[in-house]
Amino acid sequence: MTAQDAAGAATGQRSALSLVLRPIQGRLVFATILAATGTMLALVPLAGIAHVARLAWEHADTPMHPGSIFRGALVSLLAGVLLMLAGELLAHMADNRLTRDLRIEAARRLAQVPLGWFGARASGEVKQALQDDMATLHALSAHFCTAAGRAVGAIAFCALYLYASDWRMAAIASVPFVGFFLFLRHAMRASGANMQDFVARMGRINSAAVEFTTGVPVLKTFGGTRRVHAGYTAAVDGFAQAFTEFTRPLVASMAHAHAMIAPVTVLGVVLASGGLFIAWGWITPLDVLPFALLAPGACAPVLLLHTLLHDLQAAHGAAQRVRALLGIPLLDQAVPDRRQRPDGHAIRFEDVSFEYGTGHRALSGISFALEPGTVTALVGPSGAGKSTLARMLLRFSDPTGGRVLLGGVDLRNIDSAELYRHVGFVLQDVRLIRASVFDNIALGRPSASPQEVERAARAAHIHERILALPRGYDSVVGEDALFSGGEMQRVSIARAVLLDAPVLVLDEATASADAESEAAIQDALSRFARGRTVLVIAHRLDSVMHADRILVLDGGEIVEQGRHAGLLARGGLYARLWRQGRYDELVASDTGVEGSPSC
Ligand SMILES: Nc1ncnc2c1ncn2[C@@H]1O[C@H](COP(=O)(O)OP(=O)(O)OP(=O)(O)O)[C@@H](O)[C@H]1O
Repeated sequence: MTAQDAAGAATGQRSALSLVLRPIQGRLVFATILAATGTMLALVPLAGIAHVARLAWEHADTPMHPGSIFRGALVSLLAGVLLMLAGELLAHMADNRLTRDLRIEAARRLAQVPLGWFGARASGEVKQALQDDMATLHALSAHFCTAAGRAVGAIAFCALYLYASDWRMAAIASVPFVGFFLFLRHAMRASGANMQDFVARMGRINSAAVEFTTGVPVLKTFGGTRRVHAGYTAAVDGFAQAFTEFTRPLVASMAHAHAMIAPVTVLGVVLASGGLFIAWGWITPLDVLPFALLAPGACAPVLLLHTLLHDLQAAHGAAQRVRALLGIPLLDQAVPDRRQRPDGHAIRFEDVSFEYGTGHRALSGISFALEPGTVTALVGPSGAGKSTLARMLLRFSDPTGGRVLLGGVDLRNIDSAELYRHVGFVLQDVRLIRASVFDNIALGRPSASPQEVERAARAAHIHERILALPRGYDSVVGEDALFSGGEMQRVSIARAVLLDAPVLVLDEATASADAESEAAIQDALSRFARGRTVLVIAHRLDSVMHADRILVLDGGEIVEQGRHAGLLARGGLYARLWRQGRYDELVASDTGVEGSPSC
């Protein structure tokens, strides 16, 4: 990273943080001022003690009436504590509003992002931003400003009072603090030189850990455990080495820095210089008292400021991630006056093309219609664009060219709730939420009655399995409801059955099922698909050979379409895929298509 990049990144970080905090900025500034003023007032009694001591010394022979000084000190202390409390309260109220607003905004945003955004990467991002980063921002808005205010107030009070008392003593008492900053700067510079290597090695250890954990089953199967283990060990050793190089110059300088502002060091400097000044006749022993009382007390606030600045860096990162979450590009929402209700549920793709953000064109010139009550199958080699095409119907993303119509209306002009009332889906990567089995099935229709949910579960052949769970339908997924891949598929079929949408998108519906589960899934789907408009993706051609229409995709384009027999006779890509899959033999031995959803 060049210096310019670094400066740019720093500016970006700063603006992300100030943008996140902007709605409560005024209140935070006020809370900081309250905390700083409160701290200064709370320190007044210490100055009062020095003042009373001076009076007692200077007027030793006359009786003293320090009552008004004590009363003043007490009032000041109470006022200080009250101001600090008010600052804390204000900061916490502001924080409460900020985190509430951010969470609601994030939830609103997530409800509008394309479904295609929710991949494995995205769920990690959401968790990081909604939980960890929100906690960091809470710490910043609720605690950082008031803590910084208290620290600055204490340092300012000590500096002002001591410089006003005797600038020469104050200047000498400041020497350890100047030394602290010099050692700190040296430590930062020394570690900064090794920082890039440290970060790079840390990244390497993370990748090696992911490779190690995710690759273990595969590598065990193929006997490569030793190699991946060696890779992980090398990354760990590399990190340990970089850590040593990073911390060695840091540790010595930081130890010196902390020693400089240990209260005993500051007190020692105050007493030694005070003794010298007294010996030279510059000051009296009483003049040393405020320095002995206040100067060591400034050490803790200085250290606190240092720690707070460190925390601020973590908050910069958190603010950037939260801003990124709130800035995910949305699908166009149906503008209320353009919003239309579909007339029926015929589907038409008109010259649809689609490019992923990477610039990779996954679909081009796709035009076809799904007539109500028919089954259309999408087949083609891996990477042909089948999933991309099918998911376009669910608005995982919008086409970059052309349009998709439901009941004569562009999907972009249909409210998403209305769309999912018409189009149901059972996809390959089934996602169940950590809630009861009942809630998982009723996800799209929370008002469904227990009888309706049970009927859907029976239709999906999962009812008996649910009853066998410790708490039946109340069992919680991931706790006492641990489903196999095939069972999860059946729960998602029950979901779709309950929604009763007239159009159904099926993607690799039996991908994660064992043989017994697959039969149950096929049976459930074939009953459910009857009479509906179905768009099914299948890798196994024999499972869709009875479809009303088969679209053959290759390189993002429809290269052939028709019924099974016609496509075979044509001798093109479909016929080649059929031959390569030896489906003739499979069909002959009757292991293929019985009960297929598409038939
Ligand atoms: N999120 C993505 N970002 C970028 N490119 C993608 C993404 N998802 C898919 N692609 C690319 O788009 C093309 C079509 O992918 P798609 O998953 O639709 O094909 P498919 O026919 O369903 O493949 P398969 O049968 O292997 O599932 C492929 O080249 C793929 O690499």
